[in-house]
Order: sequence, then structure tokens, then C-alpha cells
Amino acid sequence: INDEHRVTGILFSNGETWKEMRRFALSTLKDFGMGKRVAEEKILEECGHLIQVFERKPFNTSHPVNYATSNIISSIVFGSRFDYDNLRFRNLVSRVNESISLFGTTGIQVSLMFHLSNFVNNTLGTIRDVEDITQKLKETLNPQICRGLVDCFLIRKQKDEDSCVKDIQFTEENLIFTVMNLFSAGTDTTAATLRWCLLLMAKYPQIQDQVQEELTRVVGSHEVHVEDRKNLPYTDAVIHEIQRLGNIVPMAIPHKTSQYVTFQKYFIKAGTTVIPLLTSVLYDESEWESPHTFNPSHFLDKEGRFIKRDAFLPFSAGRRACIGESLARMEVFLFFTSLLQRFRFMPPPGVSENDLDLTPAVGFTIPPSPHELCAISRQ
Ligand code: HEM
Repeated sequence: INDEHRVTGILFSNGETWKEMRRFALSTLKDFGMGKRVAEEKILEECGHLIQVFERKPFNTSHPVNYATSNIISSIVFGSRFDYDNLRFRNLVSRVNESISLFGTTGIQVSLMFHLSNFVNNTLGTIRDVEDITQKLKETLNPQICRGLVDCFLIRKQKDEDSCVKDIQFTEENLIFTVMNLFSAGTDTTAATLRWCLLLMAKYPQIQDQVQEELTRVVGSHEVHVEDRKNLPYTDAVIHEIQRLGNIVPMAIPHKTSQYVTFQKYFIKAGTTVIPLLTSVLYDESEWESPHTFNPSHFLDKEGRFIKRDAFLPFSAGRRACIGESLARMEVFLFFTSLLQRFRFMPPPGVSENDLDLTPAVGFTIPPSPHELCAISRQ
């Protein structure tokens, strides 16, 4: 990671590589419907699959939710989704998941070689999985039809090679790392947010009641669509508050200053590593009435209308801000509302709401600690 020339993909790259890969990923995500109707259809289709595997008996929300969010990225990147019992897919999701959690751990305990070697093995395993899937796409590539981001990348790579472009960024290495970055940045974050949603609903049943009352009143038994959001101010406020309190990427991603910067009264040299602490704004005591408690009123005015807050920055800000924000917001809204329409989320028998633990897990992104919930059908 220290040698800038060897870092590829988007998340940890800089300079020309970062610029090209970010631009390419953003425009391709848009072409494949990010924030638009096409993505909505994909997400609603995936909701249908997720609903099938939720159970009345206590179950760990981690696997199904991770598979569902991963499938949204899969259909955009590879052009198809995977069945939840596909072994290769399950391995890919759990490797990506484990790498992110180990990345957080190794960051804190670099000396623990056990974690470091696990992290490296996981990453190598993920590279092999992604290489295998992209190899199959290469073998069936039709330059007239882009099934997903990988096809678009391969077509662009061929075009640049044919026209002898200097300093080609569309390389094999950049393909693998861009795909891995989208998987890791897009799956774990959205899944962690959704798991916080379900856990907090089980922990605060009165808030769950209010969300379900609003959903029944406004949407009834129809399928929820993005356009319903404006008529669901309470539900919208609850989702925002979950993202604020969940604070799932507390330290964003470390970056290096590219030039001399004056920030407040500090002088920062070029090349200094800067860690944007999102916690400092999401829990800012001068911005939020009760920063450490779950309080959807943070996003509601006196008449119960939804209000935007400037300090709501879970996707960070500036040139390195999250590129998946509109996709993630759409996913969280549609998954959350579709699930709450059908199920009541409760602690397992013998566990009270008070016993549900809100201590986050350790990692680069912070999902809830392992727990089980029951999904009781409302129909
Ligand atoms: C609730 C879900 C999500 C949250 C909270 C989240 C949050 C973040 C944050 C805090 C950053 C770091 C920004 C910085 O360094 O200042 C980031 C970067 C990034 N995110 Fe997300 N993200 C989410 C979902 C997604 C999705 C679905 C995708 C993929 C489509 C994605 C792709 C990326 C990428 C590629 C970057 C690196 C951008 C760059 O370095 O230029 N994220 N995200």
C-alpha cells in the first residue's frame, strides 16, 4: 500500500489510477441503473428471495442479508445474481466479509501475525474467486452486449489496446481490484446497515410499531417503491437515525494530502495521512439533541415532517466520498420497508429487548455483534 504505483482499483489507489477507475465505476454504475428504476427492480426481485429465507425460529441475520446485498453488486458487476446455496458465492461473500473484519483488527494489532496471515489468505482467495468469474465472462464476451461492469471494462481494455493508448489504466490488475473494491465496499456496508435496522427494531418495539403503522396506512399491502419514500417521513427518519447511530464506517478511509493544506488553525504538509473521523460529526454534541441515543426525532420537525441534517454524513464528503451512496440508500429503504411490511422482528424466546446487545463488532466497518432474531410473519 505504501508504493503508490502498485496500488490498483479505487479504494486505496491515488492519482491517475484512482481518477480513471472512479470515473469508470461511477459512470458504469449509473448506466446499470444506480439510483434509477432498473436498480429498483433488481432490489425488489432480491427482496423476494430474501423474504423466503427469513425464519420464525431464531436465526443469525448475517448470512441472508449479506447474500442479498452482495447479489445487487453481483448483478451490476457480473450481470447476474447467485442462488444463496451456491457454494462459490457463499465462499466469496464470507471471504470478503472476513477480510473487512480482519482489516479492522490488523489495523489495531499489526503485530498479530495470525490475523495478518489470515487477511492475506483471504485476499488471495477472493482474488482467485474473482479471476474465475471474470474468466468465464471473458470466454462468453459479446462486444455488442454489456452484461455488467466487467464486460464494459473488458471492451474498453480491448479498445485502448487496439488504439495503442499510452499508460493504459484498463489493465487486468485494475479489473480484479475494482471488482473486489465494489464487492467489499458495497456488500458489507449495506448489509451491516440493514442488520442494525432489524436489531434496533427488535430492541425498540414501539418504534417498530410506528414504522409498521405508517407503512400500513400509506402503502398497505402493495409493493413498496422508491417514490413512496416522500410519503413515509417517520420511516425515512428511522432509517436516517439508524445510519447515524450505526456509524458503520467510523473512520472512513485514510487518505494522503496531495498538497500543503491549511485546516482550521493547523498546517498540514503534503503527503500526510489524514483519517476523516465520521464519528466526530455523526455524534457531534453541538449538532444532535441526544447524540448517543436512538432518537428518530433528530430527523423530524414538530409537524412530523422529515428534515435533512447537514451533520448526517455516513457516506463521508468531498472528492473521495462514497460512490455507491444512491444505490445504498435505495437498497436500505427497499429492503427495510419490504421486510417490515411482512415481518415483525423480535428477540429469541427467553431474551428480552433489554438483553439485546448494541455493542458493535470490531472491524473496518462495524456491524452489530453476532446475534439472533425471530421474524414473525404479519400476514
Ligand atoms: C450504507 C452503505 C454504505 C456506506 C455507509 C458507505 C460509506 C462509505 C464511506 C464512509 C466511504 C469512505 C469515504 C472517504 O474516504 O471519505 C466510502 C467509500 C467508497 N464506497 Fe461506500 N458506502 C456504502 C455503500 C457502498 C456501495 C453500495 C458501493 C458500491 C456500489 C460503495 C462503493 C464505495 C467506493 C468504491 C468507495 C471508495 C471511493 C473513493 O475512494 O474514491 N459503497 N463508502
